Amino acid sequence: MVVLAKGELEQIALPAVHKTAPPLANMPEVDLAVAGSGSDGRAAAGRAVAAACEEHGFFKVTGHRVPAELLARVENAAAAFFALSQRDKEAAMSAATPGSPFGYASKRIGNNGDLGWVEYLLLGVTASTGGPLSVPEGVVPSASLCSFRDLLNEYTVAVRRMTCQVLELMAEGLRMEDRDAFTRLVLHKESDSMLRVNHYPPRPELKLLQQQHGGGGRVTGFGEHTDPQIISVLRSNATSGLEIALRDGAWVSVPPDQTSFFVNVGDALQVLTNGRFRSVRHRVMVNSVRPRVSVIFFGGPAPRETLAPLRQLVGEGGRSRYREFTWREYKASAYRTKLAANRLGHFETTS
Ligand SMILES: C=C1C[C@]23C[C@@]1(O)CC[C@H]2[C@@]12CC[C@H](O)[C@@](C)(C(=O)O1)[C@H]2[C@@H]3C(=O)O
Ligand SMILES: O=C(O)CCC(=O)C(=O)O
Ligand SMILES: [Fe+2]
Repeated sequence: MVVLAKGELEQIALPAVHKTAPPLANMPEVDLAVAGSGSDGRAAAGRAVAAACEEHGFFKVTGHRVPAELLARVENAAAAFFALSQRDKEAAMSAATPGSPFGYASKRIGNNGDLGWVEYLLLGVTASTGGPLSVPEGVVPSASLCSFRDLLNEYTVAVRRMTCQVLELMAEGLRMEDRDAFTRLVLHKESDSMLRVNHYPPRPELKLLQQQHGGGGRVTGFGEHTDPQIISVLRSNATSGLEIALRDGAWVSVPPDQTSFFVNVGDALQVLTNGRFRSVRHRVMVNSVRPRVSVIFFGGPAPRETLAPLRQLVGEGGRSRYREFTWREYKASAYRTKLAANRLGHFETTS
């Protein structure tokens, strides 16, 4: 249960003027089974991925071969974890390094005063500790939580593999000479990747508020933001809530699909593509009836990686829209900002 102190709900509830967002029309979709079926299928999938990243910075992935049974096990284990008492959840992750964003938390998102109707686990992912996840072994107190950790490891391995297929298609769609340019960053042994498990408990009283205020009374689960990393790959249960902002600033909802993944372009990929791919602004609204559980893999570069628009994508005589910076520098700057900030603003070059 997410428990709120007096006054906190007002900060999370959006003003009543916010209308329910209409569903995204013509959801861009890429079928990895077709992409893997030969060079024509691959080229077409690459073009579709690039078009979706340019228009929305967002698309759905089907045909991914991550077993449905693994997805169901992760969803059930996450639900079981969040059903634990507040004390057990906090104890389960209490050994996370103090001051680091990792561990269990509820309502507070980041360190800059953002609140949401959400509780979550945020875990570091690294290839250098042998396993894909760097959650310290001693953190989890019971046998069942140890198996949750193992399960998240298994999930991360499968999703990272699929993420790399998607990143290769992006490079293909951009007609890059170096098709591994993006994958290399995420597969680097020091890649700063993360896994986040979010739980948005339902708010049954919203139904009543909606009736009284005629469409108002929406509660923010996770406020609007862009993801700082290269790519985010999300899977949720069958509960709605995710919304993305279109180019014209209009918000649309993403119909849930528990059999598929959704891909977000992150800030770092917007930089690498010199703004050709769009880091998508998104948010999550709370459902009045059903809990939403989502699991997101954030693929990030190594801290010392230098990021700048790729020469091939700037073109001869073209202008680089972003100055060069390291991921460490960008992340430190991003983590000092509020959730809704335009984090790339500081790194833009002036024309
Ligand atoms: C308010 C914040 C939370 C966040 C760090 C930040 O200062 C700004 C970026 C936020 C975000 C969004 C995407 C991911 O969920 C996240 C883990 C990330 O890398 O950047 C969160 C950060 C967080 O929850 O700590
Ligand atoms: O929980 C979701 O569906 C999306 C959350 C999100 O955008 C994030 O954790 O960065
Ligand atoms: Fe996000």
